[in-house]
Amino acid sequence: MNVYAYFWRLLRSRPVWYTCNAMAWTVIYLMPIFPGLITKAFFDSLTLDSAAAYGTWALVALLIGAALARCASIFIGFVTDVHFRFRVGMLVRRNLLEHILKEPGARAIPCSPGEAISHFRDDVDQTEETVSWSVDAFGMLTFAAVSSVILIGIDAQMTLFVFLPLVIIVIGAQLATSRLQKYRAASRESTAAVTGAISEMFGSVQAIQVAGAEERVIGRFRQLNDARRQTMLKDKLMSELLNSVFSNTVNLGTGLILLLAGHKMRGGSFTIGDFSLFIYYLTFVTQFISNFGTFLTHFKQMTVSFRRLAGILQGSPATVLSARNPLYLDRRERQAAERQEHANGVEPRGKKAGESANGTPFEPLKLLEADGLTYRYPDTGRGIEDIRLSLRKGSFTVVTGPIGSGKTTLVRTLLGLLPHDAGEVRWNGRPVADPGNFFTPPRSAYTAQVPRLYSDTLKDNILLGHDDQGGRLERALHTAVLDADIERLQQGLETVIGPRGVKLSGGQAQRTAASRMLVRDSELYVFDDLSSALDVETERLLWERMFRERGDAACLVVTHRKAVLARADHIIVLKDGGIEAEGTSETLLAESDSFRKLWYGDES
Ligand SMILES: Nc1ncnc2c1ncn2[C@@H]1O[C@H](COP(=O)(O)OP(=O)(O)OP(=O)(O)O)[C@@H](O)[C@H]1O
Repeated sequence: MNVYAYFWRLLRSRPVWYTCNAMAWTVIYLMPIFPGLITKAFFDSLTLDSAAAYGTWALVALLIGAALARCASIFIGFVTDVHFRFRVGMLVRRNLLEHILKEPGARAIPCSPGEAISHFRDDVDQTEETVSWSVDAFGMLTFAAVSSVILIGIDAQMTLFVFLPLVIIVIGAQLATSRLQKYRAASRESTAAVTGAISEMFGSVQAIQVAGAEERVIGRFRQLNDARRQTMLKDKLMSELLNSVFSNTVNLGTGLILLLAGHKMRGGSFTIGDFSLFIYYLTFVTQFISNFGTFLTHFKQMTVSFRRLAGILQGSPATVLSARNPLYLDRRERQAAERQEHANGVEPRGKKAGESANGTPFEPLKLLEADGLTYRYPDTGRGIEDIRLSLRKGSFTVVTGPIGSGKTTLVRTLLGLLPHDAGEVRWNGRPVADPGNFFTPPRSAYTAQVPRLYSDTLKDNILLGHDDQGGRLERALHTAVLDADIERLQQGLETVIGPRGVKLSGGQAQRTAASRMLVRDSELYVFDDLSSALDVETERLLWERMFRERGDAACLVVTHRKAVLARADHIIVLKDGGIEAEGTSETLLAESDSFRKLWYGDES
């Protein structure tokens, strides 16, 4: 899809609002036609023997009436514009966010969070702005068409001088296009780099302090800002240069009209009324010309924004951005949609345990299998290759192996957080088509190696909107051995844990993430290196309680801790992305060198 198709699809995304908006602004732009004609008639009545003679007060009343009508129509125009433009902006943001949330975890965005924020903010704003200006362009063209018919009827040569600047502007804007696009792309890129650096600095304050790298970080930030200043300056300069060319061309046109009008009026072929009409319309034609130039500039800038937004889609078609989706701007719309979904037999997301989010029936786990599972990171070519595993209901399986052997990649690929390049995952013998959507509670719950916590209360971090029914939260806290820690916190579960949970220790953060997982009933629990920040006693308690509480759920655990390895029904030893050995701890101790190293390494 190219930028014209993108633009066209957005205009058609909300056709009623767009039509109302275009009509309102066409009326607004057409309105000055009438005061112009009234003024012309008035001056002609003074100088010629005209039938349409107005008194001064009648003229004033007519002009005030026209101004009030224009004010009222501008008010209506702003209402329709606000409704249309913000719907378009929201639609693009909504579609982009939906796409990101559907992408497998590790591929969600191809840039830093700061850059993504800049895409969501600046690039969508640019789209919104251009779409909104398109109604002005339409209204202004209508005004130009009507006024040129009137003016040509009076004097074709003079009309040419009024509209000549328009031709120059369109040509000028076209010629400046590629340069303007280049400058705009550079300024957007440098802004994104600065935003990205800010978010990285905020995210790693402690690491910067520990490394004593404040000076260097600030130096780098200064460099990025300097680069931004330069690119922004070029961008602004180019835009202003174009604007000044546009308005000075208009001044040139005005001068030409004055010269020509004087000459023609002396010859008697041009009346004072005609002159007043030309001058009156000229103001609006001037506005039209510079606004039209602004619209063209916005359109060129939107081309850059469109490319950047399409980049976030990582190969998915750009039509995703402009797909016509509901926005649910008020509660009634949302409720009506839910009623409709219900009538169609689709349960709202996460409503019932035992039913999947997409309405497919839930089936308790008997056997989970992976066959030939392969994923390689595109940039490093590292990952996992041809993994085969099976997890039975109630089993406890451990994945272990040296650093970088592919343990995390394996669990993430199995759960659909990374898109597998080859292989198949089967749940009770049936292939799982979309693991990313399939492996969610009540089927499976997952704790990542680095827990994602939010600046909210401990309780909300654990529940994440889930109901705390029947002491579920209390049980999860107990199993995760977090209950004693909470008693020591002054505000207990209501303690706000700071951005990314900075107010918690590493072990507390891990156990908070584990509680979040355990508060949801699941058939399969997946832990990635849960106990790396736990002391021996806490870890022992955690696994003991986990074994007691998990019921029939299967567990898949990434670890190299002996206490966990010793309890496993089955151990998979990974090396360089492949399975090097597997079995129980006894068989592996007897047969696998790598396993012995991991086992005794842990002891040493
Ligand atoms: N996002 C990524 N992009 C590119 N390569 C990656 C990425 N993440 C991991 N890798 C590479 O893939 C390989 C497997 O990484 P993975 O994180 O799965 O190992 P691991 O066994 O879990 O390591 P650890 O014990 O340190 O957690 C490593 O060689 C790593 O460098």
